[in-house]
Amino acid sequence: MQKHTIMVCDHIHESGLKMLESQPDINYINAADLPKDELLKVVGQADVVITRSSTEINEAFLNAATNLKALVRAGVGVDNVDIDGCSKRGIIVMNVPTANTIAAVELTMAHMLGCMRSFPYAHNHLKLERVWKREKWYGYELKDKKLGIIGFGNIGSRVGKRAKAFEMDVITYDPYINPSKATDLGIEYTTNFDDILACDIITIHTPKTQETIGIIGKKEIDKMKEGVVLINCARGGLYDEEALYEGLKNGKIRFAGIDVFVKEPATDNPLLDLDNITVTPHLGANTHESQYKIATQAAQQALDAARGISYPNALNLPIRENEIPDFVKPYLDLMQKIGFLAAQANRGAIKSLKIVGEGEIGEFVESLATFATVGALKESLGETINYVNADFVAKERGIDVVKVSSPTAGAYKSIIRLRLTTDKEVIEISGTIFNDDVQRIVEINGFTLDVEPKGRMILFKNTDVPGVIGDVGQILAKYNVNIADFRLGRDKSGLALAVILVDNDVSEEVLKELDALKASIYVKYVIL
Ligand SMILES: NC(=O)c1ccc[n+]([C@@H]2O[C@H](COP(=O)([O-])OP(=O)(O)OC[C@H]3O[C@@H](n4cnc5c(N)ncnc54)[C@H](O)[C@@H]3O)[C@@H](O)[C@H]2O)c1
Ligand SMILES: O=C(O)CC[C@@H](O)C(=O)O
Repeated sequence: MQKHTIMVCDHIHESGLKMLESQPDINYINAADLPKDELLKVVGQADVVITRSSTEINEAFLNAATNLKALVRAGVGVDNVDIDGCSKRGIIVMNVPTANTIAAVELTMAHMLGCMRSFPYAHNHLKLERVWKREKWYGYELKDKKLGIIGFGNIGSRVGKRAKAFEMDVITYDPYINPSKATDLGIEYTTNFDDILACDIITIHTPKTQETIGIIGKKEIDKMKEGVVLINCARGGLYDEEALYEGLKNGKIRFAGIDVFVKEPATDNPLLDLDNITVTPHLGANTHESQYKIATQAAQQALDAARGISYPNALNLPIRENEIPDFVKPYLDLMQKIGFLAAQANRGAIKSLKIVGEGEIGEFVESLATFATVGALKESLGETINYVNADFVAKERGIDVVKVSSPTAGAYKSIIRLRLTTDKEVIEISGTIFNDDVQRIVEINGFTLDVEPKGRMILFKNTDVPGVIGDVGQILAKYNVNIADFRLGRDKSGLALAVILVDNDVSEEVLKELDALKASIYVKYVIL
């Protein structure tokens, strides 16, 4: 009998381990107690691994895991997994997305209540110091307080429901959902982040993405109410830890409840020195019920994958380079960039994607659509969106994906086009490949251009009057923003679209100043 090896790299509930032990066709190795450098010496034996957040699936791990075919992340967040690295090596990555939802929701409520009543401090005062001083421990009630929820997915929406049961006034910010998901629950929906910053208590439940890292920093804390309470049971770094520390230290933030840290284990984190914070060592998923569910589901997914039966909750599709004609690959890559660019330039709940392949690329419009969807949803879903689940997730979100192909492409050999429609606006971007692999955006919203889709880009639509380019240059120079490239598209009606590639980060201040120019119609900033 052919035996498959499943290695468990982190501690999971014993129910999952028992499922693996009892299989005649499975070699089961429990490596959860091995130091991580020792793990690298044995992981080469594994066909499938089960991990949690404490194992970094990075280049070193993947180089050592020479036989690996599939990886099961026993939990939701995959920010510790190099999914592209796995895809390139043909390793299928799966997660177990909803088994710990309730555990994380309830820990969030525990932190919220703990913060409002200084629960651990009152507890320690009595238990450790044997002091009975009731007048020291006046807390606050949740009732009638305004709760701001950033991210209204599986966890955020359930926190909202529970907060309503506590008679709180609840508002959510999640530009990627249909507002009725909140309003149907009697929860206010906003697209103005400042409405969240005005709340009494703020909690975050987004994935860790380029957009959400540091979504709460010093500037946001400055705008908050005196005595605000902040909760983070999602991912370390969504609240900038230095700004959080400062805010807690100077009392602007009355209390914080924190389960997750930028660097874990977080035993040296300065936040632990403060006495207006409740902290837990990443326990969001740690209930018996959830760990039982996660371990058994992860074990079943690992068994199915090892036997090649199925890959439930797969997040990627290994890119089998040899099955894709060479000329198609740069178009797929370009289409993903166009999707990412379009979603950043036109933020909001995506209603539809129209993907067009013209010329010889036309017959690959199905693949183009998958890559466009991945790019467009990467903005809201981070690393959890990939080639396997893109079509499914788009359907689940009610996004209408339309594919059109045509054998001719005008002046080009092939051209690809994306029209992305959100609840707010429509953006259309076209691109092509020159000389086999040179990617170019050739049109944005009807403006003909020639732009390399790369790095930091400012899109500046303006009335085409003398002096605009000079004004833009002056503002960027004032803020030491170096221009790497400046492309201008003009139309017959007297409008122009400038695409400015810049070498360094552009602050909101710069964007506001550009937008304040008389000629400005809009300013958008995207990073590819
Ligand atoms: N502490 C723990 O042990 C623990 C346990 C489970 C999950 N988590 C973490 O909790 C978070 C939420 O998990 P989930 O299962 O609810 O995920 P989910 O995918 O169901 O929901 C995430 C929501 O965030 C929204 N979002 C994305 N970018 C946003 C942005 N910039 N602004 C506002 N909203 C945005 C998405 O549209 C989505 O609705 C993840 O980071 C996950 O890793 C932590
Ligand atoms: O227990 C873990 O591995 C982390 C759980 C949680 O953060 C998740 O993302 O599922």
